[in-house]
Amino acid sequence: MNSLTSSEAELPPAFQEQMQQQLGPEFSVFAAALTQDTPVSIRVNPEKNAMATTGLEPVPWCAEGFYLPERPSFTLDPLFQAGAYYVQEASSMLLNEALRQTANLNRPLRVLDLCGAPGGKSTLLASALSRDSLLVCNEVIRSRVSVLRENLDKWGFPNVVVSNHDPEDMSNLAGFFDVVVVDAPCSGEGLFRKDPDAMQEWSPANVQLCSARQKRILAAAAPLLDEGGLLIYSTCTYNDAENRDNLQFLSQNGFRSRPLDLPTDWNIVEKAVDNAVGYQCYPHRVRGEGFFISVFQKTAFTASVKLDARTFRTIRALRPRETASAARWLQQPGDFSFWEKPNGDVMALSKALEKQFLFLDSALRNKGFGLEMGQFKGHDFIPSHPLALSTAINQQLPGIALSRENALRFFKKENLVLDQPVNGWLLAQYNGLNLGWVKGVGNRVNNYLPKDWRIRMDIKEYV
Ligand SMILES: C[S@@+](CC[C@H](N)C(=O)[O-])C[C@H]1O[C@@H](n2cnc3c(N)ncnc32)[C@H](O)[C@@H]1O
Repeated sequence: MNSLTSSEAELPPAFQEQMQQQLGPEFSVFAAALTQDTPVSIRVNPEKNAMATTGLEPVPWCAEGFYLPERPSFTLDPLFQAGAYYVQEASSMLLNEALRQTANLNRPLRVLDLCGAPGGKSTLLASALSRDSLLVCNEVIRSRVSVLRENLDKWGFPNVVVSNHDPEDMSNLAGFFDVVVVDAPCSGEGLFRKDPDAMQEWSPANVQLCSARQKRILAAAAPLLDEGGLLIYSTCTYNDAENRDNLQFLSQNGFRSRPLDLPTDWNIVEKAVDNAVGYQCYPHRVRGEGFFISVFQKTAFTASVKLDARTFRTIRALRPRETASAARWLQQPGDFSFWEKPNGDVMALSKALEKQFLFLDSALRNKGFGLEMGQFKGHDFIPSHPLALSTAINQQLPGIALSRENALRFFKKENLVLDQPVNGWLLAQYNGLNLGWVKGVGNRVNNYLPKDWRIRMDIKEYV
């Protein structure tokens, strides 16, 4: 056995032993990599196209992924606040390549991200799918749903449903999905460098708990897929009790493994068990953290789902005058139908997906769907923050270009004072990107950023 360096000595002994067995002579290089800084990477939003990437090193397996030379303050970047990019660990962007190689991304797909918060995989999926696809993003822990919702609002893809269910409570959706992504809660061994808390929580007993929990989630996910549908299982761990055991579990329960063809110079390790194969990123082999991914195709018979719901449970269609008034806020209003919730929120639903939304409305209890547009108040329409960030917004609406200082003041929820008087609803913009709404009243503009979106940190220097 190798002698331990001081960095290795901090790793839990049982973990060291397990990794020595798994990696053999590579173990010391692996342990040394854990003492290095974590690479910083982002994935740009192709629909917002506002982030300059010239000169940045690309992430090999994701066309939209880039490494940054150092970690900036993302909170103080108006482009980050407006959804121009998502800060995502590079290895986990391998989902992009897995999808590209196994799914037909040119046709409309129904996709479920079952363990969704905070939204890294969900936003990746939103970019990879065709515009007429439907993305259901679920998170079981209620307190984590708002961050998922916020990240999806920033990303701006309109055909999203956010739900809050235990996977075992979703059996009404049996056979509905073409793709289910299970980015499972795991022992987090791959995050020891990035998140030292993950190391404190690690124990062999916790690994067993995680493995069993993952099996339960996979067992609940399996029936939700249509026959031939894809189940993508990923973790940020190296543990065989989780990764390998669950590959075996899926291949013995109505799924066939879909191998990927990954260039050898990506240095990603193929791991096979029985007839199934998964792919492991190690931090000493790739510029990224520990991540494991595997794609399966459902072979078991599945009865086809009937989309026979005819009416929404609580929302009502807008009247023609209201529809005309709501429609002017969207670039292609003809693609949407317009609805009002009992609380007065107006929403737009893609007409192409109306049957699916009807079905989801009847099948899921805790969900929010469609593009939230705002509310009628007397003769005015108060547009919503998600509308400002949506890729479906009317691009001819008036806007006001803000300096970086004013953009940050906007995100501090200050009212802005301008040289020129302005009136009415305006999109606050930075580098051509919408940040949110302001309303001009003479030389002052009232700031309509929702309170919850406000930057809380003190800003010492605005410029
Ligand atoms: C690895 S994280 C997901 C990360 C996310 N996919 C992303 O890319 O940003 C796993 C998620 O599973 C959720 N989770 C925990 N227990 C769960 C369970 N029993 N069933 C489903 N999800 C669970 C956690 O709350 C967490 O949000």
